[in-house]
Amino acid sequence: MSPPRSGGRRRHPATRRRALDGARLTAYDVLDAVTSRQAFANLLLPQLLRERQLEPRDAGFATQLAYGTLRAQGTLDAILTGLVSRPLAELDPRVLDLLRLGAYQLVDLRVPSHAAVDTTVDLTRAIVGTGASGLVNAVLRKVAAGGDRAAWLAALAAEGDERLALATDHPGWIVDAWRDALGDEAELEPALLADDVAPEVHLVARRMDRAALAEESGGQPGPWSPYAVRLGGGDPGRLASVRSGRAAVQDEGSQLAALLLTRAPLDGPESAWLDMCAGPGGKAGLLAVTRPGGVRLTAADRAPHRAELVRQALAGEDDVEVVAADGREPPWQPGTFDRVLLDAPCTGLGALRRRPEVRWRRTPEDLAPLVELQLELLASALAAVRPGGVVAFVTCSPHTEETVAVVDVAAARDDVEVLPVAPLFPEVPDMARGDYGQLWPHRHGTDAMFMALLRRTR
Ligand SMILES: C[S@@+](CC[C@H](N)C(=O)[O-])C[C@H]1O[C@@H](n2cnc3c(N)ncnc32)[C@H](O)[C@@H]1O
Repeated sequence: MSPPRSGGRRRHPATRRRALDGARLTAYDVLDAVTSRQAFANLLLPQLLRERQLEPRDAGFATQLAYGTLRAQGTLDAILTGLVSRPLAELDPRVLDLLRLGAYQLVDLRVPSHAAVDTTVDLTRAIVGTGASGLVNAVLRKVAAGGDRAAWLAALAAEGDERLALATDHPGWIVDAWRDALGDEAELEPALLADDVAPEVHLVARRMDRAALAEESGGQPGPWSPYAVRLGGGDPGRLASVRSGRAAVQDEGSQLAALLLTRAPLDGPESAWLDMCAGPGGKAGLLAVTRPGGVRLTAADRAPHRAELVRQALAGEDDVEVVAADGREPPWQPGTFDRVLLDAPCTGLGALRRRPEVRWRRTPEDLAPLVELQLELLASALAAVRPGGVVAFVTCSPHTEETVAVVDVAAARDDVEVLPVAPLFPEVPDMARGDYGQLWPHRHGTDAMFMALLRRTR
């Protein structure tokens, strides 16, 4: 019997993986974790990059590959469907992810076809086996022959909303939701395209001067929040002020949502604020440093581990209390608070730029249970506030059902009055959505945050 050959086919899988392109392997591992165990790319990828200590250039490429492939999944699958003889759902999920990874490089990044095809075939051989590599090779060669995204979109001959969905990497139901929320057809495509790119990193200067944070980070002051700094690039985790907690990463829209609560006009003195769904503590962190002296901040979250993150975000702040509690069955007495922030659990459709797989994971069926929860939490927030006090209702989604429709229900009560949001932000253009507020990536460079302000009249 001849001894095992030392060639690639007989090597142990771990040995084979070591010989592979680090950026592409890391991107594949993210895709596989998203597919096989519902991982979140924005949590997993930074962890893998740290563990594997990729060079900055490779780390950047791995990020582009993983996020880009996840965002483009709808278009890539539409292309692959015509090239594979079986339904894609019947393929080995690892093979499908490898095909998507290769196709993304060919169609969107225009990586030379020999590099994109050969590296993906190598990955396939190492991860799945030689049998699958033939299929991957054959299919990717056809993808390469079809040209770039524009050529493929023309070949797919999609029209109307189907074309818009493919061209902007959104499922059709999200295209519908954005059209409805924007109310302006001319803005729809630019809005969806702005939602299809990686966002800038925004910092919040919590316990330090914003100018000092801009200098330390090399960033620019944000245009809307007086606490915001926008970073051109680089890892915010390297900044001493972020590591010490004097500054943090927070989208500028999220900062405005917290500031909304602080800016609402209030009758009478105040001593107690509540952040009812506070985890992981982004907005609570800003509320803690912007509240007037003598105001106690209570921050709650139903999930104990999220409440723990709030505790960490508020470490070192005086006169704060963090509780793990369900806002619908609260430990506090009715009418306890002067101001309540309800940053409600939602579909997260306004933050798709930073969670690339969420657009394909969410479905319209997710809305009904969330809306029910939002209505209950809003009723509870209004019960928690004293007469004359205010409730800010916020979601990181523009979907009408979980924004305007929810607040409209509460606004119809005879003890509730709507306070217009936009006049409280005279520096922010085009944010009025009726009396409510709506931020957009294409208009404001922020997540698509929705905000409303309600006052208990009695
Ligand atoms: C949109 S996130 C809040 C983000 C947070 N305000 C921030 O700025 O970091 C919604 C939070 O609501 C919490 N949550 C969900 N249902 C809840 C409930 N019934 N009562 C209290 N918190 C709840 C979730 O655990 C989640 O942390």
